[in-house]
Amino acid sequence: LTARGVDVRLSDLDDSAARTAAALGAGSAVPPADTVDLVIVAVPPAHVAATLADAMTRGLGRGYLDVASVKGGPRRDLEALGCDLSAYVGTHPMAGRERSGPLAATEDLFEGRPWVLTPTPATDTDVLNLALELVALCGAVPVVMDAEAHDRAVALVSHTPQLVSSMVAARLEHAEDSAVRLCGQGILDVTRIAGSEPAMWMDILAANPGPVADVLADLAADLGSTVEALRALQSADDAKRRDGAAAVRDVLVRGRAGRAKVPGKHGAAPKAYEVVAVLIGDQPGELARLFADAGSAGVNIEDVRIEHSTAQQAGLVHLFVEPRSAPVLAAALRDRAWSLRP
Ligand SMILES: NC(=O)C1=CN([C@@H]2O[C@H](COP(=O)(O)OP(=O)(O)OC[C@H]3O[C@@H](n4cnc5c(N)ncnc54)[C@H](O)[C@@H]3O)[C@@H](O)[C@H]2O)C=CC1
Ligand SMILES: O=C(O)C(=O)Cc1ccc(O)cc1
Repeated sequence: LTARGVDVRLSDLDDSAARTAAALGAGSAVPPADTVDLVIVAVPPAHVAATLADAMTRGLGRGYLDVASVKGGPRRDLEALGCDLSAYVGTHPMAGRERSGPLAATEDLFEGRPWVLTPTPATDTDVLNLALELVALCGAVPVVMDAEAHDRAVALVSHTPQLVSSMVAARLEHAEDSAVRLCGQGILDVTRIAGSEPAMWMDILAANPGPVADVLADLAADLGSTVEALRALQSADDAKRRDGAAAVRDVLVRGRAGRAKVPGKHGAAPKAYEVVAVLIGDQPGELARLFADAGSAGVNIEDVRIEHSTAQQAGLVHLFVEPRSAPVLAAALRDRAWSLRP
């Protein structure tokens, strides 16, 4: 926001957090002299309503919003506190990091990400417009939703996946080193968010327990039937083995269908790209050279993924390109002596 010329004033229960954010260029820790346009509350969900109510009582702003990961609870708490909801709009930027605190902040965090707004008929149009201006200034994409629908949606796409990632990663805690050494891209993908801060996620889960429990119960049913199906695969009875195989395949097929619904680049429908895999040395400038060679071949890299080898100083770079560009890119890279992998 400061980079876009907005005068930002920072305040935090922990003074050092506000000062650190100010030192990083996020704004000034000096309180504003006058009423501000918009008060943005970014505190743990359980403290959102009290913090907003306090700011409203002090008349700090023309409009008020919060960015909490859960929307129903804070709204109900505000109502219970008797606050005037016309100057408030609930919001939730769908972007985050595994780490929190000002040092984990990045200026482009919200770029291109959905930012949910949960106005009600009571919300002032001026306040909604201020919120929309904020979303635009952050380069995010506004999505208007009902608060309860939002909470069910994030239970499905964010909160339950966090728990499942943690549960898969928890299996590794006491695993033998010889097993852990075999970790590849699959487990890296599934457990990346398990590295998140437990305190932040406890705050979020405690604010959305019902919808998360509902999704987890469906998942538990799939888990239960898959365990049974795998046991059946060990049976001496042919029919049982067949049923077991059908049930395991069913979960894999349904998973593939669900995965195909995950939006692709820029939120567009997922697209089938072809992959050109290139082995590169772990040294400065290799990636830049590879991208430049793809550029000179006139090929647009749609997406990129790097698999780091645990055994050698090398990385396998997967370049995702339009199917018709794949042979062009492969030929151009071979010409320039890159080592391509099937
Ligand atoms: N980190 C993430 O990935 C995302 C977080 N959110 C939401 O943003 C909000 C903030 O989360 P983070 O920035 O990650 O947490 P954080 O822990 O980095 O920051 C929260 C800050 O709030 C301060 N604080 C706590 N109680 C306060 C109070 N009563 N008054 C004033 N300050 C208070 C803390 O000192 C801390 O500096 C939460 O509601 C979270 O659900 C939303 C989207 C993504
Ligand atoms: O879950 C995700 O998709 C993330 O990228 C991380 C995240 C965590 C908390 C939020 O409120 C929003 C996003």
